[in-house]
Amino acid sequence: INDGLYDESIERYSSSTVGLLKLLNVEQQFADSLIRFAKQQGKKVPALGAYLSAVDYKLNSSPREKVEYVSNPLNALSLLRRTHEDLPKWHAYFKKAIGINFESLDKLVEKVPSLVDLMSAMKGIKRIANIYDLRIDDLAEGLLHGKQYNIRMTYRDLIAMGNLMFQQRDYQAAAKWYRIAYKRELEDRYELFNEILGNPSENLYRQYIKSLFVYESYKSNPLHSVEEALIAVENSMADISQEELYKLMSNLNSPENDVELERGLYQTKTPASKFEIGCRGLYRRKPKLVCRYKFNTTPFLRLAPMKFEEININPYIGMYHNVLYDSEIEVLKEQSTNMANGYADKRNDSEIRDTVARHAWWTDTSAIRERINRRIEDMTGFNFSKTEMLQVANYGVGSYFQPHFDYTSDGFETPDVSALGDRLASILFYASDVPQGGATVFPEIKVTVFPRKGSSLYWFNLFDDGRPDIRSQHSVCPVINGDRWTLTKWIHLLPQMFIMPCKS
Ligand SMILES: O=C(O)CCC(=O)C(=O)O
Ligand SMILES: [Fe+2]
Repeated sequence: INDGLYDESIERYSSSTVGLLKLLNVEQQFADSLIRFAKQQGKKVPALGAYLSAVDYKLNSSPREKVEYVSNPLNALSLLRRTHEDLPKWHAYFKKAIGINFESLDKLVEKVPSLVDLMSAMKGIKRIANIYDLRIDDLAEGLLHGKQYNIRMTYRDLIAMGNLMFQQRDYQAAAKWYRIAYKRELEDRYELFNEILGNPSENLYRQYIKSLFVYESYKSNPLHSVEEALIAVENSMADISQEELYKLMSNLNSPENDVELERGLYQTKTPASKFEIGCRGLYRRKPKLVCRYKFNTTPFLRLAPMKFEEININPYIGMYHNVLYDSEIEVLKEQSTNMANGYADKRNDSEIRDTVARHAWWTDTSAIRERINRRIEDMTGFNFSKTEMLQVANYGVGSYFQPHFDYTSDGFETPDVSALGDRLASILFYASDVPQGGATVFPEIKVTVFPRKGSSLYWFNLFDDGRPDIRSQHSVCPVINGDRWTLTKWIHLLPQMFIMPCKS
């Protein structure tokens, strides 16, 4: 498919924290340029203070603080929306107000995220809400899966979420976002912002009422299609006056009506899937699993035994602890700057494919990479040829990986697989802790593993005789809050021929 939407060369900031940090940098450079200009000229740049307060501009924030900032999906969404929607408007405003050509600002505006990128982030938020069963009014207040963050979604962010849900024909979700936005507006009014950025309230009332009516009419008469309901509502609202609209709104917002509305909007629940239950960490614990030191796979382990934890017995899944060091992780990140966007495998042409994460093959030979390869041999006792590579991945806003198999009958082929046979086993190193979400889940066998920096998960995709084992199906839960890094090595079948003879 090559229609631009999937173009690898188009920046998708939302698909990784690496990308989000680039975007934060664009915004900060924009602010820095304005501040520098004001200093040079020794004059006041009008509305500069307002701009800085709108962008969470933090002078001299450390690299760690920046990662923490973009690791939170609400911040990331806000950053994407601000730079996509607002930054070009601020740019136009400052250009006019300052009255000169300002080349460095022009360059930065070219780097703002695409609509597709912003939509990916919004879908990521929706995914987080659905998979973890979060309430939208909690999200809006920065309460994520039981953890309260010092973040509040802004009026414009809330409206943008409502608009996307409306566009996606999820009128229930749209009404929830609009309802919160409407309440938020009652608290704050930014006259200056409205002047520069446009006033989104005008549309909000109409959209909120439409979403509510479509949802209600569809709920009370499920035989109607949503399209029919929308057409009916649009017709009945076509020539409603501004005054009537305000009256409707204040009516809806009366305390007793609002309570009723809230109940109606939040009452329906779809049962959780196996995958969702796993992501929420609700599978039952497996009995009789042990931890031990492993010192017999290779002679080296006799000198330096490794901490090993059983995760599942049949099929066998194990986890090694403290097998990737912080210094190695630093090198790994440094050498993975050219990461490509990965897409969820929905091949419906008309739909925008979700980005899942960014990944790169770690091809540069370096002492560290070889050391990790040797460690994998020590851990597993398997044989590697030189051509096999390591894959690095970094996740973004609500990034996830749908349930899939690592063996090739799942519909892909890599050069390694043609040369070396199918992927017998997978070894996954967690190169970061993930404070919330981002578990690896095996839905068929009800196993959830939460990432732990420096640990490595190890499982088989095939039976001893090379047949695929469907119990190896696995997925990555959406990251709620965090900067998820992994390193994966696939162990191919053919080189193991003499190490793992078939049981007859
Ligand atoms: O990162 C994970 O938890 C699993 C990644 C994965 O399944 C894959 O890359 O094939
Ligand atoms: Fe996988």
